Amino acid sequence: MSVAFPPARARAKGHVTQHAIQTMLDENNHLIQCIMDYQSKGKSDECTQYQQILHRNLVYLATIADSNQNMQSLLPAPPTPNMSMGPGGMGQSGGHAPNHLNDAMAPGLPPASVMQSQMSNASMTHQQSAAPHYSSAQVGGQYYQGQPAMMGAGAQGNGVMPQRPLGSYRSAQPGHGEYSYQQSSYGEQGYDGSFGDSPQHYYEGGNPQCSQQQAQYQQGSGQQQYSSQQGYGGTPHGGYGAGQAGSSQYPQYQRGQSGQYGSYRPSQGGSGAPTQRPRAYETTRHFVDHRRVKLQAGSGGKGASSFHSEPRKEWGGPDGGDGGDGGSILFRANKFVKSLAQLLPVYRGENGQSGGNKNCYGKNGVPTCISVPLGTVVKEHGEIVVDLAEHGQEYLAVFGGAGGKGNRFFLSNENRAPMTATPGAAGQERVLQLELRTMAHAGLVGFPNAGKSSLLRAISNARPAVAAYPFTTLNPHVGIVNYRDHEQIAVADIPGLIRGAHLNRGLGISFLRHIERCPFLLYVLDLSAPEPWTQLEHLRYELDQYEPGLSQRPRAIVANKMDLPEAREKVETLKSLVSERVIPVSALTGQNVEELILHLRELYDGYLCGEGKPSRW
Ligand SMILES: Nc1nc2c(ncn2[C@@H]2O[C@H](COP(=O)(O)OP(=O)(O)OP(=O)(O)O)[C@@H](O)[C@H]2O)c(=O)[nH]1
Ligand SMILES: [Mg+2]
Repeated sequence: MSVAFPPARARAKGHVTQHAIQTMLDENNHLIQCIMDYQSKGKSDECTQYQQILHRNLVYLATIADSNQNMQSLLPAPPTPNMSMGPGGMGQSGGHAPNHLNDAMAPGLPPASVMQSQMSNASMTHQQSAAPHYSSAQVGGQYYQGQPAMMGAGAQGNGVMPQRPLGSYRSAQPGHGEYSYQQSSYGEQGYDGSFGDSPQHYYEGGNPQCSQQQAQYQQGSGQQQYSSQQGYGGTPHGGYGAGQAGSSQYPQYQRGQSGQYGSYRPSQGGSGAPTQRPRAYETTRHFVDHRRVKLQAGSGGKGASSFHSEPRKEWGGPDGGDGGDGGSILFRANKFVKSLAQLLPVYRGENGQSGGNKNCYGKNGVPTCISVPLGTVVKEHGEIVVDLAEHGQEYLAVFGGAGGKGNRFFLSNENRAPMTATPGAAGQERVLQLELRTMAHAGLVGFPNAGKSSLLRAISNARPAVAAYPFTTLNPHVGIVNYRDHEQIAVADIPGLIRGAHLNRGLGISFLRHIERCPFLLYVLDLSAPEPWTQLEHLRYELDQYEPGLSQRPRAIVANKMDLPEAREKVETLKSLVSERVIPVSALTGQNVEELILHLRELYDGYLCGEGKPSRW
């Protein structure tokens, strides 16, 4: 089968053209056929990989459709009846393509229908094989649960993808191209747990599940209460999409590593289309902040049973050596590792070698060292076992089995010719949960669209995505505020919270673990919202639901969007209603940001003096 991809450059950020969309539609068709093909051959691994690629493409297409009011003009011309299905030449000859796939490619259908059909196909192919491929049926179920809803919305009406009622897609964010799944958006991050470098932030947009949630949230705009500048409009129990279980939404992406798509290579020459591998796929990485790993330490090698033998020495005695010890497995905190994405679900330690004759001892298994980011908490059965918060800190999780004894060991005065040799002991086995808790000094907490990311951009060198729609930020970002005396304060921007987040509305509160270690909080309020102080109440409530007392950490209230006239009217009311310090700023214009930076330093100095230090830092 021949699969052709556009050159990497053509898919880079920039203009969304008809050609780009058509190319992606073609590519999706190829992917669907590949998936069908591999399903029929029972190659589940390849299926999973292709499904992930397809899923990303679909999320991307949905996002473009969603953000372009003028979608019809972007869509490619309807295919003619004789249209070939793309450079791979699958078209009607695709023997494995099912009927619905052919429907999707049916001549005469507008391309929007093709997009939607692809989505339906993808949804189906995802669902077909989700359970066997992912680590638990529950995880698979959760992940795919929302898919048909999203796709269903796309299939309504006149065949155009659902429109987000907001402006153009991330237009205010030149650093993040429209191809949010591409290398530019997933690039390595500079967050350093020691806060040594200034431009530090986690990477953006890498979580397809969150993207799915976002799309799910944003579709069905009829019930939505968000608008571009209003922030949260206050419907607590409707329109936020089905809640997703925060704690287990990532494991299915453990394959998001470079080089995983090795088999996604054209196997035949095909129609002479370009055959290079899509680089964007190879370099994709996801932000993963929790993982479940099974560790099996190496077994000890068995002892040997042998007797010395040489000419003219008839009774040389036993000379069987001991087996080597099995390799242990340990975790080591490494400040250069940024997420748990590179962790495997299962680790097996190296076995010790067996002993040999002539008193040769077996070699010990080499210990396996797993590098994890700073701030990784290791848990077993929900209990915290260790908190790896310092660079180089190690935790020996499982011990390798002891090597067996050779028969030389059993030599005694009573038994001059022991035949006994023992096998090595089995290595220890454990299942551990790893959780990453971002380490920052201050946490930005606010409703979606409150301007948290804009604020982080204004006070630090971090460059999280900013856009006029809710849940732009899907992963935590950390930025560093530098002071003249070289002091550095780390500020974490976490995804927006909404009312009911503790019930998993919106993106849930799973991201709150990232501010658990923050000694102080900055509540960011959108003062252009009708009643910004209610946002504050809701935020406090959600924080306390996550961890009682969390909302009471040393804090300040950042009244954002002060450049808007409606905001200026409300700031005095806000000040009269709350006891905390209110800092009016405009992240957009930079107005009064200095006061915020100075107050941040005051909070930090107070923290250094020991005030309000969280229990776990
Ligand atoms: N007028 C005005 N607009 C702002 C200001 N700060 C942010 N915005 C706009 O508000 C919108 C949302 O900003 P973001 O920084 O993405 O908001 P966020 O809180 O990070 O949103 P999520 O990531 O979705 O939680 C964008 O369109 C910004 O341009 C401000 O001070 N004044
Ligand atoms: Mg944001």
